[in-house]
This record gives sequence, C-alpha cells and structure tokens, in this order.
Amino acid sequence: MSWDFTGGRGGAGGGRARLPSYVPPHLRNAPVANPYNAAYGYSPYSAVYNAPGYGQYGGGGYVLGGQQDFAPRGRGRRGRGGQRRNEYESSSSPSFADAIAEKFDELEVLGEEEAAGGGGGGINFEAYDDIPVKATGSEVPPPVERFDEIDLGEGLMQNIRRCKYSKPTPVQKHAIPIAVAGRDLMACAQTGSGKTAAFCFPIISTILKNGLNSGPGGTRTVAQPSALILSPTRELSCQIHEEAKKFAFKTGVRIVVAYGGASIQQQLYNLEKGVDILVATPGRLADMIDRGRVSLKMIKHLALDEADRMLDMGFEPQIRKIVQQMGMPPPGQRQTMLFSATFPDEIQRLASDFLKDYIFLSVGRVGSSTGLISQKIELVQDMDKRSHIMKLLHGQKANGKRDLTLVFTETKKGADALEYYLSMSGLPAIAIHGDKVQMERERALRSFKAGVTPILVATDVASRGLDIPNVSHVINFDLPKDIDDYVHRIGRTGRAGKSGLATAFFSDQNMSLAKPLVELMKESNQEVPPWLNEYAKNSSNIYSGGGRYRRYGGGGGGGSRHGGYDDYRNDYSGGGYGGYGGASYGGYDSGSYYGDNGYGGYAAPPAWSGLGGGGGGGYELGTEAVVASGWDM
Ligand SMILES: Nc1ncnc2c1ncn2[C@@H]1O[C@H](COP(=O)(O)OP(=O)(O)OP(=O)(O)O)[C@@H](O)[C@H]1O
Repeated sequence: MSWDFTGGRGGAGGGRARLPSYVPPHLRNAPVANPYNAAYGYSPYSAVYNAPGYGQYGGGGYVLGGQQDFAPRGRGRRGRGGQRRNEYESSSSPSFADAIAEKFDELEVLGEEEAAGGGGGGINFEAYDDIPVKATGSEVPPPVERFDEIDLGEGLMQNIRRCKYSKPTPVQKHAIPIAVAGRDLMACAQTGSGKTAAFCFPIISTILKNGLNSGPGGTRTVAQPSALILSPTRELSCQIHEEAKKFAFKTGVRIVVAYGGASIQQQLYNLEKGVDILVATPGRLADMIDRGRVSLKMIKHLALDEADRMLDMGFEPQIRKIVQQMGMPPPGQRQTMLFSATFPDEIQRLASDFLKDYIFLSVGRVGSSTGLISQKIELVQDMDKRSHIMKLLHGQKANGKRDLTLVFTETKKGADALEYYLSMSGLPAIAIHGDKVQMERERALRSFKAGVTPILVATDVASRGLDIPNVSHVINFDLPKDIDDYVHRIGRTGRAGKSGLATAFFSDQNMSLAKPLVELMKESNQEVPPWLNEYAKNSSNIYSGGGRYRRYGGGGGGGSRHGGYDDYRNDYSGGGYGGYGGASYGGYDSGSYYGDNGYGGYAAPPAWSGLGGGGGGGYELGTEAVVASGWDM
C-alpha cells in the first residue's frame, strides 16, 4: 500500500487545528501597529531600561500563534552518512569548506533586501511578536530589532544571511546586545526560540574582534580555547558544534567538539590543530583536562546550554569542578552565559556563583510551554498504553500525518520494549537511550531525521535541545516526574514558530504531576480536561510542598506560581526558599533518575567510560523538509 505524503502537520486526532490567538488586554481593540513598540517592553521593575517607545506590557501575554500557513523553512539537505563529520572537523581541509559551502548553496543565500527587510527566513516571527520580556540587573543594554544594528563583524553577518536568519528572534534581540556588551547573562526563553544563536553570535563576534586564538595548522599539544560551550548530552554538543560552524564559516574561527562515546584520539587530534571555541560535554572535557591536553586558563567566554540541567544534582559537582577548580579565570575575568527554557530558583542560586553582576533575562513565560504546541492529555492506565499508542499511530498514518513522531518513555528498558512492540506491529520505530553505544545512538537519530524510521522512542536523553525539523508530534507514553522535563520534551515540536502536537498518557502513577500540568496548560491557553482538574485538586491536598514541585505550591501548598522563574534575586526575602536546601530534591527520585531513565546517556557520570571507543557515525543537522518514507512500511 502506498501513502501519499500530504505534508500535513498536526497529528493524530486532529482536533485542534488552530489555537486561539491570545491578545493581552491592553492591546485588545488596538490597531495592529509596530508590535514591538506596542507590546514589547520591560516589566515595571526593570526600571533601568526605559527608552521611549517601549510600552509597559502590563500583565504580559503572548500571541499564541497556531497559524497554519508557515513558509517552509528551507533548510539544508537531509542527513547523510557517517564520514561527513570527520570531513568537517578539519577546518583547514578543503573538504570542510566545500561541505559547508554546499550546505549554504542549498540554503539559497538570501538577497540583501530580503535579508535586511524581514520575511522571516521561513520562521514564523508573528508567533513571537507579542511575547513578554523581562530583563533585570543593572544597566541593561537595550534590545535591537535587526542584526545589523550591532557590529557583529562582516564575516558573521554574511553567515547570518546565509542561514536565512533575516531578523532576530525575541531572545536574540535582547540577549545578543547584552552579551556583546560583555555582560554576564542568565537567560530563559522558550524551547525552539533560537537560544543557540543567542550565545554563539556574541562569542564568535567577540573572538573576531579580539583576534583568533588559533591559526590553522597550529601545533599546540595543550589546547587553549578562548570560549567553552558546555551541554549535557553528546547529541546536543554535536548539534551546537554544527550550528556554530555554520555561523563561523570562513571567518577563521575554529570550533571543535569533544564528547564521550567517540574516539578521544580523534578529538585530541582536532584540538591539536588549534581551537577558539570548544563545545563539550562535561565528562569528556574533564578527562581531557586531566590528561593535560586542554587548558582553561585562556577562557574568556563560558556558555552553559540547558544550564539548569547542567547544574542539577547529577552534574553540579562536575560543572563546579570544571568552572571553579580547573584553572578557568574567575567571574569578572571571563564572561559567563547560562541559557535554558526552565530555570528553577534553587538552580539560579547555584548558578549565581558562576556569574558577576549578571542580567537575568526572561523571554516568554519562563518554564512554560509555547502556545504553538497543542497539548492533549489522555487518561490511559499503564496496561492500556500499548493499545492506545497503536490506535494513535495508526490513526495518524491513516490521516496522512506522516511527519516525525517522538515518543518518550521513562526507562531505557521501556524504550527498547516499546520499539520492539511497535516494530513487530509493523510501525517503523527505532529507540535511543543511554545504554546504546554512541554509534547506535547516532544511527537512530540519523534514521529518524531522515524519516526512514519516523517514530523515535526515546528516554530523556533526547528531551533537551535537539532541533529536529518536522517533528510534528511528541507522545509522552510515560510522563516524566518533573514538569520541567515535560516542558523540554514537548519542546521538541513546535519549534521556530511552527506548530506541533503533544499527547501525554496520564495514569494514576502521575498524580503528583497533575497540578503543575494543569497550571502549565492554563498558562499556554490549552484546554484542560475536567478529570485532570479534579486530579489536580485532589493531588494538591496529598502532595503539598516539598520535593521537586515545591515551587508550584509555594513549599507548603501555598499559592500557585507556575512559570515563576523570575529573577530569584527579586524574590529572595531571607529564608523564603521553602523546601530549598539539603534534601529538598526528595521528589527527584534520585536513585532511578540517572540510573534507569536515560540519563546514563549523559557524558558526566562515570558510567560513561564504559562506552568509550565507539566513534564514527556523525550526522548532519541542517536538513530539508523530511519526507518520512518510513511510513510506507
Ligand atoms: N533568527 C532566526 N531566524 C530564523 N531561524 C532561526 C533564528 N534563530 C534560530 N532559528 C532556528 O530556530 C530553530 C530553533 O533554534 P534553537 O535550537 O537555537 O532553539 P532553542 O531555543 O535552543 O531550543 P531548546 O530550548 O529546545 O534548546 C533552529 O532550527 C534555528 O536554526
């Protein structure tokens, strides 16, 4: 049987094709003028920034988008085979330049006018136009509307145009001027809203201004990068590396990646040739420092992507060691930037040790989901989940909704079992989790991206940061324990202004998530099923305070405050951190968290070392619209 690919978006059930657009009260009935002047603005307490024309946004709010008529994003080609990454890794070799040039050719470099004037480069900017922004801290540099308002350097500007980034996303408008001014930054912005470029552009631009650290063909045995970008997973580090290389194309800025599970020799060899920006996972970096092959003493810029995860309890000691005890210049002598879509107060407090006189930037309701993602919660008991997902996926296939579907399970075993079950039932699925060797992980991701196996069953190893075009449906087969993990998981769809669908199976096991889930859904203007409201009411009596969810209940079952990751410096009233400190991670289920649900896949814990030697593989992240041919099975 053959299936016509319709390119339709959305997902199974097809219920919510168009989300209502939320217009904040102060803008209702107002003519649609320059949305920036009308709707943007800093909160009253970011009094430092008060330029004329920036109205108060009052109660905040976003246009929740849901527009269906998106221009195609026109990205590069579909992923290809293994050895390409190795080609890229040598920026001095002709194949590196050729490969990237080819990539840009396929992107069809924009004409100057289009690049300067808007058009959005395929991104649906309207979805972000009316988004609340807060910046707190001293002397906040004002935002920009266009990339060319900042002197980023001609080489970088050319690459920005080549990437078809015709105008900055909201987080970029605010974060780039702050970072280019050399300020420390803690930035929270919704999933898929362009945070990678927000930290890469300032780093590349400053390196270009201050002079390159490394010429091609250098012979250093101890690499001394001037910028370090840390991320929690190998796949995310690879992705950042690929993105950063596109931004630095032909500028001479050399970017190298180091992550566990792949050959350290090859990575050391790449470092020997010189490095300006090192993108790394913490475990592999610490290993290289211990071997005396990397020195952090020249670091001028430190960026932590998914910073809250990086400082969460599994990683914090390792990050602290890297940042504070391995020769890196202290805060004030280096610039530090922390980015995430979620930023709990206690993590902000930990992070503040790494920063000096920093600006806290929040774009959108921090920790909340974007309204571009249509969320459906279904009551499905554990024993019924398999039959339910079969119905959902078959319905999706029958409807011609054959984009990519990402399914999250709680455990690695669960991911394998579900992959097997779906495959045996004739559905094209593949699994990714931390027990797989790196080559298998990369193969699974590549096959998913290319649409060969358009169903990826994953643990949380795939929940953060991964930018995979055409993921139109995220299914939480098992809900996570933590609402922030839910936010990141569903954020694998609805990216860069596109809409997406997220379906979750809620069972009795998930009672503790009911309340934060209801709050999150309300924040994002989603329809909450009545039964879930009931669960939330009941669960708040049972689960009041303590544990991971204390911030939603004020530590003692008090006021609800979802999305409340404002600058913790504003909230702190001495001892007011209900549930903070010591054992307050009770709700985190630490025993199994890193053990059995995929976080074994991180580079940090010692468990990793067993995965050494894999190597090979590699994938290409710029992809064109994927025709998920695997559905033809
Ligand atoms: N100014 C821009 N114009 C067009 N596309 C953009 C722009 N900035 C970023 N993008 C694209 O938007 C997508 C999402 O960006 P990115 O992966 O940086 O999001 P993110 O905020 O880091 O998400 P997450 O929180 O999930 O890590 C990417 O495909 C990126 O290329």
